[in-house]
Amino acid sequence: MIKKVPVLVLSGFLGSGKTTLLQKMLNAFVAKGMRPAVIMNEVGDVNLDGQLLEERIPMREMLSGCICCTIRGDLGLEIKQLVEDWSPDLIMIEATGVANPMEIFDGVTEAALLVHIEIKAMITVIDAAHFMHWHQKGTGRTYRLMQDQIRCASILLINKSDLISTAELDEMKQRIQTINPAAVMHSTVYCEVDHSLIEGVFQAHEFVPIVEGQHHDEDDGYDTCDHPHDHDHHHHNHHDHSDPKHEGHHTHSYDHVMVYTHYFQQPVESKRFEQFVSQLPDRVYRAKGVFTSAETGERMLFQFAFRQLELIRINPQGKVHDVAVFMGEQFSQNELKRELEQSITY
Ligand SMILES: Nc1nc2c(ncn2[C@@H]2O[C@H](COP(=O)(O)OP(=O)(O)OP(=O)(O)O)[C@@H](O)[C@H]2O)c(=O)[nH]1
Repeated sequence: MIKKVPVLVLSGFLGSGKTTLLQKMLNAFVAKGMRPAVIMNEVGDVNLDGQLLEERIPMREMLSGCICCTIRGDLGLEIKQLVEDWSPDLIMIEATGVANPMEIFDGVTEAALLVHIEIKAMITVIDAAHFMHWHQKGTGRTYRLMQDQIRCASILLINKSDLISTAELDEMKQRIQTINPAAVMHSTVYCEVDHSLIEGVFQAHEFVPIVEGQHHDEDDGYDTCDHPHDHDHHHHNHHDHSDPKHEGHHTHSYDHVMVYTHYFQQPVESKRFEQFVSQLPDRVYRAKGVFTSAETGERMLFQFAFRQLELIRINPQGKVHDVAVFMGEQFSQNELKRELEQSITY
């Protein structure tokens, strides 16, 4: 019998901690003598997260689109290439933060027609503070997408639990359990997971999402684990690779999320940049980038996720531009560009 390569899918909203988890899991696999490979998908046209991975890990990037929709057809070929070139023991796919999880699942099952793979787990990472913010509002497409990402998971990490109170964490656990009672749930800080979780993944059967319940919140046409404005619910079966309902699907589950990419023309004063970031509108959920510090000449990687900024000194692998990517909902790209230029140019 031909051995299938196990695939783990990392899902979760923008900035929740997917790359943090990816790094930790890769280290754990390598320490066990395994050969993992990675597919990283970004909605923007730059992959900065790849800078955080060790060079020896085989990685293919899929940029400027989402594997759940616009570039879904390429996923099979990318996986096939990885398997042929590297014969990995497992493949980890980091989805974009705005990917519709059920569509990713479909994308991977389509890829299984080309290459022998099986999904072992869909791990959704939740930014506890960001989820609480939307949970308290109780509405919005971002909240619905977060719920869908929770609903379709086999393993749930309530990450960034350092940023919420114990009472909030308890409330969150209850809420999440009602959304997805079947998943295994862990609360984490910097995605620090028990090794049993990693081992358990390989003992698991092939993963098939169970999506029985639909969300009961007031709706704006966004359906459970499906794309906006499609009210045709479907139950998935991984053996049915040719569900006619899926033919020609071009879903845009992230079409409410905007991406603005800014190329820096000159070094940036870190302090002024920090101030600029602290004043970003609430609708900018996520920003990341690389710039050259005007003070020290060093290259800095910055990460901004739901109001928190992190700056890390880096030594880029290969040629990396000074660039920043901003993601969010309904913000003015022109205004952002103008403010960015005004606040960091001197
Ligand atoms: N305070 C806190 N910060 C965290 C935690 N986990 C991750 N972070 C930070 O959150 C930011 C985003 O983390 P990533 O792992 O890049 O998130 P991501 O889901 O890969 O982001 P995208 O791929 O852009 O959607 C980084 O600055 C992390 O260091 C945590 O448990 N607590």
